[in-house]
Amino acid sequence: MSKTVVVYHSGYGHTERVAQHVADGAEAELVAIDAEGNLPEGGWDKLNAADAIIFGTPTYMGGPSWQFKKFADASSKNWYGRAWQDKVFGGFTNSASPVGDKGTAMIQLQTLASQHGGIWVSLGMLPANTKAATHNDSNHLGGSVGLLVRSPSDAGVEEIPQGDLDTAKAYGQRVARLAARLRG
Ligand SMILES: Cc1cc2nc3c(=O)[nH]c(=O)nc-3n(C[C@H](O)[C@H](O)[C@H](O)COP(=O)(O)O)c2cc1C
Repeated sequence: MSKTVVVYHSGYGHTERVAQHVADGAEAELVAIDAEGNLPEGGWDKLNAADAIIFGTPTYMGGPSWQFKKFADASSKNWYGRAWQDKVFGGFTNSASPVGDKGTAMIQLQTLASQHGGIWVSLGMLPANTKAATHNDSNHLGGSVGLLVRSPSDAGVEEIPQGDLDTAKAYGQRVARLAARLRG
């Protein structure tokens, strides 16, 4: 059994709900980055002990939130010691617009994992992009690098499209499954 940690920031709860679904699929522990960009007590130890780390952030102004970026910069201490070398990594981002520059935020998560010498897990799912596709279909946003989620700007936390939540759970399962395979 591999150990997976989902480390995420959420300003208003939407990304947190996504994180819960990813963690559900991965049977992972959640570590929340707080409003000041800090981890809770023991958070860094949990990340260091994990086989797989999944990053999560809302897309704010076309990139990760500043709180997530503070966490990313703070991880340079781990980078110096190669503490996360060869771990498995995944990532997700959530924003209001169907596109909304989620892709640039996602690439920053993938780059962060690569800086740490990690093994990145793609979404691994076909897009639902026919005329008949709806928000209830998995991967209706057509992600490939990682998990993309849309929370319309007037949607409450409970109104995140079911297709996105199903995709989140499936992606969590995929990251954990591949981490377990690599662990041997
Ligand atoms: C400061 C700020 C910047 C935002 N920038 C974007 C953006 O670039 N693209 C987009 O689609 N949505 C953007 N949004 C909308 C959020 O991504 C969206 O509301 C998301 O669900 C918030 O997640 P959270 O509740 O976890 O904070 C922005 C919201 C805020 C508060």
